[in-house]
Amino acid sequence: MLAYLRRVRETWMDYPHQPGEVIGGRYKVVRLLGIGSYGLTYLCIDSETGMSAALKQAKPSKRARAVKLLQREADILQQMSHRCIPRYIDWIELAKNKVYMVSEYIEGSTLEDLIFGQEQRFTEKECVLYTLELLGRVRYVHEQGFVHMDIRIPNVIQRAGELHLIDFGLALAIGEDPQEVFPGSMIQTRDPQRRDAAMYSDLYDIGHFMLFMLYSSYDPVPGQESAGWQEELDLHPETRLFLERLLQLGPRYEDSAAALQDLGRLSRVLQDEV
Ligand SMILES: Nc1ncnc2c1ncn2[C@@H]1O[C@H](COP(=O)(O)OP(=O)(O)OP(=O)(O)O)[C@@H](O)[C@H]1O
Repeated sequence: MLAYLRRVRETWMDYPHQPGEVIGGRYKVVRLLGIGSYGLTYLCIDSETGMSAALKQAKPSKRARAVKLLQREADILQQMSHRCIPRYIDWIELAKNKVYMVSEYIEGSTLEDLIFGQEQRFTEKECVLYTLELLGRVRYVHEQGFVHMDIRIPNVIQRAGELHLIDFGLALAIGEDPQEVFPGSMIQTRDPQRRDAAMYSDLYDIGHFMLFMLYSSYDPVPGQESAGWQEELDLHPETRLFLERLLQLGPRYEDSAAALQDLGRLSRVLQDEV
């Protein structure tokens, strides 16, 4: 019963702001974009500039922990300056555990929308080109001394033909101990290949990003049992090798610069083929 009452109370506490509400005297809520484990994100209009903005609220029921995590995210985002990473805009503190981070809103379609919503099919060449673009963004993050730790198709948005990387909520400084930052349960459920705050963790995620794109044009043969990607996908041998290294099935890349170089070469090989 106590657990039930706690859940009911959390639902009240985390009741989202409604469209039309103005936060911090400036940001008018258009709609709720999503509710994550530690935050609620809204699309807002900045009444001073008329521009749209993404406003992330620390989840009230998660109290100081959510505030601390949002502060970390804001600190990291402030250190990024790249046209394909949301620009940090503002920090609003209305009460002790009532805080918000404002960042640039990236209007477009996530790769998840493109693959599963719009059912777009990507060729191997396109997949390699998209991954090359994404890896360029990720390399920038690594050069700033951070790993993103959450590269997934819902966190990559295509806007005006360019891929943008969002959601730095799990980002860490390279070499930082994730256990000191996040609750143990958040770390233990991750694949061991992506647990450390190291570039290979992001590269492992990019391997899965590539698989999602490659499977968009895979048609299963009726009646055939499902198998692993190595059997199901008909790939250029170099694409296969590259994926194996990302997914740590072959010698893993320790540094994203080396992966970027190999992927650049692979894309040229594929372009020359036809
Ligand atoms: N800067 C942004 N521009 C556009 N959309 C954004 C931006 N930031 C977040 N979103 C969208 O808002 C929604 C919620 O994002 P958020 O990162 O808060 O939580 P989540 O990814 O759903 O949860 P979690 O990170 O806990 O798994 C997502 O659909 C995401 O695409």
